[in-house]
Amino acid sequence: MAKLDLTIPKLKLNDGTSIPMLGYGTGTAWYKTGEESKIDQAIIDAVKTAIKLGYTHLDGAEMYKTESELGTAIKESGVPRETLFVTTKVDKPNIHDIQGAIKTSLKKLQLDYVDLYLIHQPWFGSDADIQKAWADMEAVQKSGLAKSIGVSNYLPSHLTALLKTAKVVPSVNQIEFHPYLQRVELLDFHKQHGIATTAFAPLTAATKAKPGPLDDYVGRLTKKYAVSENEIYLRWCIDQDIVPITTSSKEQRLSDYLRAATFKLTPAEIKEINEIGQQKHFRGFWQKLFDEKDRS
Ligand SMILES: NC(=O)C1=CN([C@@H]2O[C@H](COP(=O)(O)OP(=O)(O)OC[C@H]3O[C@@H](n4cnc5c(N)ncnc54)[C@H](O)[C@@H]3O)[C@@H](O)[C@H]2O)C=CC1
Ligand SMILES: O=CCc1c[nH]c2ccccc12
Repeated sequence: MAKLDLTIPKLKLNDGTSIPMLGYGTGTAWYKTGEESKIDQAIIDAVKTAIKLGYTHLDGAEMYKTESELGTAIKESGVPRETLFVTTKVDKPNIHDIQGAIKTSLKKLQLDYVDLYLIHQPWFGSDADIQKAWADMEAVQKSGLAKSIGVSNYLPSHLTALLKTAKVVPSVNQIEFHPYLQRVELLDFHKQHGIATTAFAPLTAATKAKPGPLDDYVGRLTKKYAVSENEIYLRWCIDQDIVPITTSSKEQRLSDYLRAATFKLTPAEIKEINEIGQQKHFRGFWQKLFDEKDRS
């Protein structure tokens, strides 16, 4: 399949680095439930396909058990390391040994550094634990093993605790974000503190949360821009300076997603999606940790 001739925009982070504004995820579709040591060639092939198509931002996590496949795909892609933006994440089981965790991740990834290292979720202890873990992340950045450091799934309360003792403001908070989960209060907090938002599950309104109130309006936009609903939802993120992280095992779909770089929504269209989207609430991940009515 021919590579589309397009440029994925980049967003500047608060530490001066830049993140490509469309990520390819190695969780969800690829998440391994079995033995991590059993290498899955389908994952390697899928990541290589994504890189071949033009994806440079690759999202991993120790939790997904797919770091070895991600590393092999990067190596076999033949693409220079410095042209890629690689993220991985540390989770609760290793939260008290972040130095050890990143070294293990880097070994699996066959890399000397990651571009972005995240704490996967905040539900691992007290405010003091959140502050200690962040100090350990700062040490990782200082040692050069991660260019940028950030968090994932943090709420304003967790960020407030972290910032009380932080020397470095997180560059990124990776959160579930789509028109049916707009996180208004959290996004305001991010803006106030210069934290970039990356969005997982950006296609929820076109996939898991269908049918929904946006179907008709977004259907009309697909005709105007000659793209599919997926690309409208990816562009809706990009046009709000939010970095969507998607995935697929299908080459055609991955190629189609890249059309999100070929058009822009108007401010009125973004406003309309925001307003219609607020008619429905849907959370696809980490639900047990939120109150049913909590939209934060
Ligand atoms: N930090 C965190 O807690 C989390 C991070 N993530 C990251 O984000 C990445 C993307 O997350 P997703 O929820 O998968 O993102 P997403 O909302 O972009 O959904 C992608 C999925 O939608 C499917 N899809 C696309 N079009 C479809 C259609 N027309 N019909 C049916 N299915 C369709 C794709 O095949 C793929 O499986 C993950 O791989 C992971 O890297 C995901 C969840 C949690
Ligand atoms: O990063 C994603 C974490 C996550 C939370 N719930 C699920 C279910 C399936 C794959 C990944 C995840």
